[in-house]
Parts: sequence; structure tokens; C-alpha cells
Amino acid sequence: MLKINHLTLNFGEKKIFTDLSLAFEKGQIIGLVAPNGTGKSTLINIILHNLTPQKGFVEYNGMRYKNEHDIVKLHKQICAFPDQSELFPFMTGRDHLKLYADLWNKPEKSVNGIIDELNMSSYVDHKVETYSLGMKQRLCFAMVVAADTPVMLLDEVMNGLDPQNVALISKVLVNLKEKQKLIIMASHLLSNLQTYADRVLFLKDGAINKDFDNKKPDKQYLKVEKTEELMGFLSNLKYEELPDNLILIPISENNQDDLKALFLELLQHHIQCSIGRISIEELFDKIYD
Ligand SMILES: Nc1ncnc2c1ncn2[C@@H]1O[C@H](COP(=O)(O)OP(=O)(O)OP(=O)(O)O)[C@@H](O)[C@H]1O
Repeated sequence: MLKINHLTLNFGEKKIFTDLSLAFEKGQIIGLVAPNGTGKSTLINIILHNLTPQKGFVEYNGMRYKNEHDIVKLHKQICAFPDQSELFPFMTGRDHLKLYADLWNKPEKSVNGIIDELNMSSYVDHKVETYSLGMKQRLCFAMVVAADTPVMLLDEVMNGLDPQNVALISKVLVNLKEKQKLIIMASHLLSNLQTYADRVLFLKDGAINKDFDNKKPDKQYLKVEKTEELMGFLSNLKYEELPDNLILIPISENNQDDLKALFLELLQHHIQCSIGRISIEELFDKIYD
């Protein structure tokens, strides 16, 4: 569906992405995770064609940003979460929603359903200049919902929201995913990604350091410290390696006899291990420590 092919982008001497390739499928929530200043917004801006990489290209269903015609066609398919500074203070929230529905050729009446779904009816007919931070944030999200594009790019959508509104937006995100939208969200709210993201990408040093499959957030792993001795016992097993020498062996994805054999080796060689799930927060700490 959406692909990023061999992307390289530098700001002067500063390397942001080096030969980065990624493919995304519809009907998924993708979490984009990294410490401040790593490149999450830059990646979103490249997908939107606000930034042109030095090398590589973005592709959506075979279309690429080649000329004005392609740019318009692609922008019909991709909508980004607007920045609050892009809102017009003297317009109402409803005006903004109608504007986005209109720009993306969506029926104006869809706006009423979005207002109800996002619990905005008490303020949506007031001017934006009277809104709190969280009310504006909900409006910006509602504008993306009104555009109703197959790809939705959400940079820090949960910023400034109270827990009830985080839960509300998360519920709408799940509905959008069920309608086969591709949702890419850069976020620092790791517990929220843990619950809702299907896949979490950890950006580091110009590349994806970890592409974590989070479809089964309760998946159990056997966790063992990486040593030369241990690696000798893993030949038949599926495992993942984390940057700080931790080996994760997914229990449900391995043959039970192979796991039993590994347990015996661990016992005989006095190698310590533990069993449990791995959280996005734990991965974050390990990758960026
Ligand atoms: N237009 C620009 N010119 C020069 N450097 C830039 C530009 N835009 C971003 N950068 C730099 O690129 C790096 C990545 O920035 P980016 O905004 O993508 O980070 P981020 O991961 O989204 O951070 P945050 O979590 O703070 O939003 C930063 O070091 C930033 O200073």
C-alpha cells in the first residue's frame, strides 16, 4: 500500500535517514517511536512531500510524487493531523470540519456523526479562539477523520489530552483501523501504543532499530542474556535480539519440544532466564539507554 524506498535525508551535515525502506499495509495502526529530535516528524513530512529526500521516494499504490498532478492525486489519499497553529481563530470547529470534508470531497453530513463520536457538540459551534488546548487537539483529530483518507498521519495526536480524551480518540482510531485505514502515529505515549498499535517502529541513527510486531501485546517470551554459549542452543528456535544483549524467544511461535530441550540446556549450564511479556516501554529503555 504505502512504501518508503531507500530514503536518505540529511539536514546539512546532520544525517536523519540513511537508505531507509519500509512498507505499510492498510488496516493497521503503526506507532512511530524515538526520543525528541530523532526524525519522526521528518518522516511524516517526507510522506506528505513537505520535504524532499536527497535519495529515495515514497510510493502509494504504485503512485509517486513526480509532478503536480501526482501530488494532488496522492494528497487525496493521505491526510496529516494539522498543527493547532493552522486553525483559524475566528472560524468555528464545525466550519473547519466542513472545510476538510469539502477539500477531500466527502459528504458534509458526515461531519455531524464525527461531532457526536468525538463528543464535540457542546463547543463545535463556538469560535476556535475560545477553545482550550485539548478542545483544539480534538478538533484537529476530527478534521483528519472528516477528510476520511485511506492514510492518516498523526504526529503527537494525544498531546495535551486528558485520559478520557485519550481513550475517546483511541476508540475512534480502532474504528478507523477496522475501516481499513492505515494510521501512522508518532507518539511518546508508549502505554497507549502498547494497547492500540499493531506495529511499533523504533527509529535510531537514521534507521529502524526495531520493527516490533505488537498484534499480540500479551505474547510471552523466554528472556535470556545473549552469550556465545546460549547462541549455540538456539539453532532450531525463532528468536529476536535486542540491542542490550537480550534474547527474546517467543513461546507460542516455537516448537514445544525445542523449547523443552532449550530449558534443559539452560538448567544444565546454570543460565538464568525469565518468562514474561515485553512492553513498549521496556523496549524503549533498552533501545535508547
Ligand atoms: N527544516 C529543518 N532544518 C534543519 N534541521 C531540521 C529541520 N527539521 C528538523 N530538523 C532536525 O532534524 C532532527 C529531527 O527532527 P524531527 O522534528 O523529525 O524530530 P522528532 O523525532 O519528530 O522529534 P520530537 O519528538 O521532538 O517531535 C532534529 O535534530 C531537528 O533539529
